[in-house]
Amino acid sequence: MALAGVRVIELAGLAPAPFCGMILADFGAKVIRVDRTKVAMSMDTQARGKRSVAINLKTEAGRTLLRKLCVQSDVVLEPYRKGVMEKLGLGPRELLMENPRLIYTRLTGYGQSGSYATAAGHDINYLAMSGLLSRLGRSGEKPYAPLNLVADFAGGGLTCALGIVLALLERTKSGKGQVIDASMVEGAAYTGSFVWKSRSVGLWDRSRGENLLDSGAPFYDTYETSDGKHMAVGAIEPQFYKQLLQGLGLDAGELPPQMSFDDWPELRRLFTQRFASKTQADWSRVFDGTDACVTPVLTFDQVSSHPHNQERGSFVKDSSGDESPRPAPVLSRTPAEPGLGSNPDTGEHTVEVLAEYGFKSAEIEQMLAAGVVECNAVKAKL
Ligand SMILES: CCCCCCCCCCCC[C@H](C)C(=O)SCCNC(=O)CCNC(=O)[C@H](O)C(C)(C)COP(=O)(O)OP(=O)(O)OC[C@H]1O[C@@H](n2cnc3c(N)ncnc32)[C@H](O)[C@@H]1OP(=O)(O)O
Repeated sequence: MALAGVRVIELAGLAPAPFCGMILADFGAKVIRVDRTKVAMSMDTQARGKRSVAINLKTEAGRTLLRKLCVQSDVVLEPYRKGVMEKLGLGPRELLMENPRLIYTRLTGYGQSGSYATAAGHDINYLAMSGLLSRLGRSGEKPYAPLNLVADFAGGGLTCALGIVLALLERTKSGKGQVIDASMVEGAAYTGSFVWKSRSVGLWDRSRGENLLDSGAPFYDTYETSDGKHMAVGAIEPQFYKQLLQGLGLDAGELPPQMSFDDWPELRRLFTQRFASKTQADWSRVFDGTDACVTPVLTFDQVSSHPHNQERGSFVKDSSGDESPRPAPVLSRTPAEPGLGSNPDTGEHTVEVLAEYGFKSAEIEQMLAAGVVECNAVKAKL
């Protein structure tokens, strides 16, 4: 796999950093999640392919242990509020001094500088601060955050993984590590560069929810079908729009022009009426094999059995039978091989990992006895 041989220490976080760690693990890195001790269970649902070590970083011995792990690692990924790692004596200055090849990755909402740097926040706040949230939502309604996909995951975990891969690539030339300051506000804004930069061509001149791609245009929206399901319509280009009208059984000659903004409400009314006359399966049959850019809005239950997704194997099942998306993109020679075992319990691999990093049994026993580390012995023995 592409990242085989890369060792990553991921300090346990909420959602964006775990996703970043999972991407690295999917593509072959050895990712060790550092959990807290005395935690009943992990909330990390993005733990595929990772191992867990539980360390109490509030002890001197725990901090020394983490430093030793980082000396032998390529990447450390920390998701805490600015200043937390420095307070522990585990900031970039200390860790890069001990391992100058280390890629010290900091994934936060507001970045490591600026007056909000130490403030608490979540995806919706970061999205709001990126400017993008002001553009999301239907006409006449308040801004609407599309789950926590944009800041936490696209602008956060995914962008952060890109930063790590870039730094690893650069290290092959310089031999040096560096610090990555990944701000979810900036990552989200950067993801939204198209919106920013296409203002100059008038794509967003109208109010929220009244433009081409923000549910303003009737040919770029979703429609309810007679069985209460939905179809997605993305017929932007005239030649594709023509096929949409054909599929809906509408005569282009009797309709206003596609780009007549004033007529969009009337066109939407017509499309709504038509889509409501057949089931989702009926409409899929009508539009499959055409270039009308009309697809069913699949639910999680439908998605893996759709022929296209099935043919590509786009979804995988883990050992418990739970389905999830397979890693993307697909690399031809060194594709990702997602771990299909169960997610690690907190501290499940403490002993195994510490032994692998060169700690002697007696040292490990001592740390276990002193509560510096914990091992979830029940699962570890299975
Ligand atoms: C009803 C409740 C149900 C809960 C269900 C939960 C479901 C989760 C669903 C996912 C939701 C995802 C949401 C939408 C998101 O947007 S997640 C993104 C959140 N933001 C970020 O990650 C940005 C960066 N992080 C932060 O800003 C902050 O960490 C935070 C998220 C605001 C949380 O703040 P806070 O809890 O005060 O933690 P921090 O200031 O970071 O300090 C962490 C403290 O923990 C300690 N710590 C860490 N590891 C260890 C360890 N192994 N052993 C011992 N201690 C440890 C640190 O030392 C630090 O301690 P201290 O400095 O506070 O004393």
